[in-house]
Amino acid sequence: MPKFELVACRRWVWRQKKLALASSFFSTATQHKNENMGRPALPGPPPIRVGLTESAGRVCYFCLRKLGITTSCQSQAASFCSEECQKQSKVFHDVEIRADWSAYDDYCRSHGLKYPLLVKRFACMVISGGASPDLLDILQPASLSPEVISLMEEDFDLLRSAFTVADIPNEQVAFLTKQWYIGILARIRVNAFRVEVAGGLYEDLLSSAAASIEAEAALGNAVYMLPSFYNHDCDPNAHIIWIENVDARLKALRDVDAGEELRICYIDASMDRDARQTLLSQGFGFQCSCSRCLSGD
Ligand SMILES: C[S@@+](CC[C@H](N)C(=O)[O-])C[C@H]1O[C@@H](n2cnc3c(N)ncnc32)[C@H](O)[C@@H]1O
Repeated sequence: MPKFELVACRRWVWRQKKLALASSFFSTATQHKNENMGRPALPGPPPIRVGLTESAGRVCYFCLRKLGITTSCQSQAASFCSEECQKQSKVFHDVEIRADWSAYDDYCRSHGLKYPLLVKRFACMVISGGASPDLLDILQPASLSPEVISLMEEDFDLLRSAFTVADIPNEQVAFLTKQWYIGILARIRVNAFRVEVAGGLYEDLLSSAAASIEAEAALGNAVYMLPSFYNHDCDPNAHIIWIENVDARLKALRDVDAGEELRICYIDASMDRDARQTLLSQGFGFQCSCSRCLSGD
């Protein structure tokens, strides 16, 4: 039997007015045992070992661009594709490296949480003076049930105590109240995009979009201020794609009339109406009223 090894890592990226986080990758290594049960070995193909190469899966800590073996700059366990990215990451990274994130990151990983890591990055930006605590207030928040809110208490406490233990002065973390934390998570939850950096031709990307959603192929998540205003439609006229990093492009899926609203699809549109409604309600906190849903399709 082949043996599979799973290796995963997450990295977080913040960018001016947009925040992106998380890359994950896995590799498989195959080990073939002699399964010929004492019979003479048959000539076969040469053995192939599939494993992690030095560059595989490594992405820039700032822009999520895939890293080559030689092109990266290294800084405090983070790799960057360029000096420019390293410089731009200072807005969160200089604060981030002052604290020990093991408890917070472990908690998020073990509970399958990705958005609190965006809040961490945002909090570091605010502490460093690179963002205002109310930067995301313009975005629409998801409505959260009391049960969901109570689940946020533990990660909030861990975030707060990481800054306290790191001796970040009280006045610099005064913004970091439970209410602020919950408000940011409520906004990130409904406005974050999955960054799916795909190889291949620009024209091929749309056809692979649904497949990558199904395969959970997201490289990370990001909040983009203006694109956060795109409403959802189960029969969208536009789609957001990423070619090689967190810089996104909007692609029209059909002719768009002057004055027609650009709408994207937040989920896999191939699901039936009930499944779409459930996902949008539970994941994003709204009942979809697009014309496809209203028609019962
Ligand atoms: C990412 S925001 C989109 C921009 C938002 N309409 C605004 O004004 O900021 C997502 C929110 O817009 C609303 N929304 C988007 N698409 C919708 C749809 N198809 N049906 C109902 N509400 C929708 C929901 O309130 C949802 O939580």
